[in-house]
Amino acid sequence: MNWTDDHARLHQLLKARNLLPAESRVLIAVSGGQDSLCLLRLLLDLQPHWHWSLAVIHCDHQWRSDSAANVAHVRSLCQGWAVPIYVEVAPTPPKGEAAARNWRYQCFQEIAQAAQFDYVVTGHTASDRAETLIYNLVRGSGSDGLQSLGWSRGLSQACPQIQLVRPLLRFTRLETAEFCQLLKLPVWEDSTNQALQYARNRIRLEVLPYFAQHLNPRSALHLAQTSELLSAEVDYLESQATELYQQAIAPQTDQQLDRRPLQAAHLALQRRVMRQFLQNGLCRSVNFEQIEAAVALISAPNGSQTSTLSGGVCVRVVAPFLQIVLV
Ligand SMILES: Nc1ncnc2c1ncn2[C@@H]1O[C@H](COP(=O)(O)OP(=O)(O)OP(=O)(O)O)[C@@H](O)[C@H]1O
Repeated sequence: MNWTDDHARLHQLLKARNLLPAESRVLIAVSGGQDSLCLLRLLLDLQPHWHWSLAVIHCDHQWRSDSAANVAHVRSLCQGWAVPIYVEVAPTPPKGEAAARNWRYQCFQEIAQAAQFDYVVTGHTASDRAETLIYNLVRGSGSDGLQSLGWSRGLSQACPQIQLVRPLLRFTRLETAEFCQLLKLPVWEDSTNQALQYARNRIRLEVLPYFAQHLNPRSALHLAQTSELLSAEVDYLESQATELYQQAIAPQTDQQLDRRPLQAAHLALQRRVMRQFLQNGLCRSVNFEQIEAAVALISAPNGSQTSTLSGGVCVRVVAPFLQIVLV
């Protein structure tokens, strides 16, 4: 076997983070693309050290005319590498990326449950993390939208005991490509990956390469690290905000908030508490301007109010409270 630096890196990382404990049953999601193929080869090579039971799942969305050939390609690869494979075929092609993702994760869950896998792993890389960060930044999400793609989480609410793990988050797409080249792995080229009309593909094919070439060759890794740091910070801030919200919200109603505990709090917490207050009180998501307007009321004179929010209500100072009232 060809033991590379990448094998050593992943081995160390799995140990340090205890991502896939020895002897676990691990289901590897393989599209056939470079990232998941790299992941599959690495895990097969590390298997003798960890004694995992490994299997592959491949989902055929029936989107492209060559999707059956893609299935055959992954199937024959798995046969050659002596790893069991589950193939799921969509009864009707999912409409759009989000529907495809939902169906895919549903398949992961069904197979993992039925065949008693402890872990489902995907080939998401640092480049995916960087892309998600840029995508969410330009769409205007706050820091919460910037922290997606963590190392592991429960696969779904229905199946929290099965963990979804992303072991390749320290590898860039360039590195998985080099690994596949070095080991001559037969990567399946997905024709839709080249389609520039998809925003994510544009970031992948134009923005990140531009950053790497003109700003910093390690930019994808740095963006991914920022995303990881944000992830922990958002978790922490949100838990602090929830505590403060619980102190300030009136018992029995979610329409009235005591301003006093908020007045000494940091602006970062004030914003988060106010978002919780508005979202719970109005039962819908709120935007940056609405949160800012409500935050300004924390120290405003009695009787001040925001402009009318959708639903014909506003937030008004009825000292010492903030109240959601009909206009
Ligand atoms: N058709 C598929 N069958 C099995 N696994 C897949 C398939 N497509 C994607 N995956 C898994 O998901 C990982 C990420 O793939 P990709 O970046 O295309 O998906 P995404 O839609 O951007 O991410 P997400 O799955 O989080 O929504 C792949 O490395 C692979 O592990």
